[in-house]
Amino acid sequence: MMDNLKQQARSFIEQCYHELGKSPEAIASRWIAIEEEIVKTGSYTHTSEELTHGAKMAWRNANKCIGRLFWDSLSVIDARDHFTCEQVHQTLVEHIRFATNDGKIKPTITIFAPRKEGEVPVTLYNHQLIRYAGYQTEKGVIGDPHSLHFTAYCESLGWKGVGTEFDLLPLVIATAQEAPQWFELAPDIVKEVRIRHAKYPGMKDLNLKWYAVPAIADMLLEIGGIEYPAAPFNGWYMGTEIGARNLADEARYNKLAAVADAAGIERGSNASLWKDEALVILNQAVLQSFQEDGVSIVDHHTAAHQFKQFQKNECQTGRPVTGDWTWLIPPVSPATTHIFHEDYDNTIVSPNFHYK
Ligand code: HEM
Ligand SMILES: N=C(Nc1cccc(CNC[C@@H]2CCCN2)c1)c1cccs1
Repeated sequence: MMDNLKQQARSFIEQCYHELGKSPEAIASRWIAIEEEIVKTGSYTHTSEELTHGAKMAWRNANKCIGRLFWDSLSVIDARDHFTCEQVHQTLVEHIRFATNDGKIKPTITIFAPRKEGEVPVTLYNHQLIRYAGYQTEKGVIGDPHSLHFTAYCESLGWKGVGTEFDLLPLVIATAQEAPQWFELAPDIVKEVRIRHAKYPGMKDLNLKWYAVPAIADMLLEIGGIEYPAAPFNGWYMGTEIGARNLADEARYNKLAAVADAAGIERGSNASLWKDEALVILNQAVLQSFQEDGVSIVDHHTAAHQFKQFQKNECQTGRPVTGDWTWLIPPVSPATTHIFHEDYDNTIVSPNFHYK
């Protein structure tokens, strides 16, 4: 166990310090200090610099992520000394405000204290910091079906939703000392975009909207053998995530028929490709609406070009690119991107993000 941690720590420090242009002496003296700390305490503590660069490396190694070109511009918030639910709540609110940046979204990660001797200092129960509730009613599901279980859990804690299609879920936080507590998100800190289409005025009557900032709260960040179970991170959306999945999937908001009707597209036979036409219209609407409201978003063609540039940069730097083809191809027109026509090595390298 100990030796495994030593090996992970050693390879992380070697690569991290090399990338940061540190001298062999600096690497050697840092390694001695780490080895000593591991022998004494069974673990070791990252410096702020190691934590920051380690988080950037984890993003760079995220095989399912098409957005990795900007890995080195990640903003890292060190929250390793925040241990109460109230402190964590305040830090998450500040993360959302900082990352939203009035629409010019800043990719940001907040890192809470690592797991120590099996104890978890901070636990976040949300899948994403911002997400809509889902309610089972006799007339079917209201809101996001993906949120049915978590919404019921929030209600078991005493939270009460209004019951609309787009109720903001509360933050649910627990610490080593405190049982799970829920905190309502003030509506004024959550930027949202109403979905409309310049060519199809009927679209706005569907009253569709989505939140600006996607922030994953339920993945574990691993750096040099140290595990950070609470490390919420955000970027900006690729339009297809909202237009081709969240609002389109039958098991999500299931809006393609409504979009087709609003756009005056006959829903006769499959062969009319009405569903495909509605899908493109909804994705255009998402991109137009975000852009008009000054909220960062990327279309899947531009995102693929950026990923191509990422591959070139990594090749220049002499680093192999790993990737998961099944996630990297976009759900709309995948074969129009270079990604579809390439193979990717899905090896998991460290640092990285993991499911819990
Ligand atoms: C800056 C804009 C970004 C864009 C446009 C982007 C785009 C995406 C997309 C489209 C996915 C697939 C999601 C899905 O299909 O559900 C994804 C996955 C992922 N991204 Fe990025 N990303 C961005 C930034 C980031 C950042 C800042 C991080 C972490 C620091 C990150 C880490 C990941 C990880 C770990 C996954 C896989 C998630 C999973 O396994 O469920 N991404 N990204
Ligand atoms: N644009 C984003 N999208 C994204 C990234 C990672 C994970 C997810 C959520 N993926 C899970 C959903 C639900 C099933 C399939 N997709 C979304 C970002 C979220 C956080 C940083 S970037």
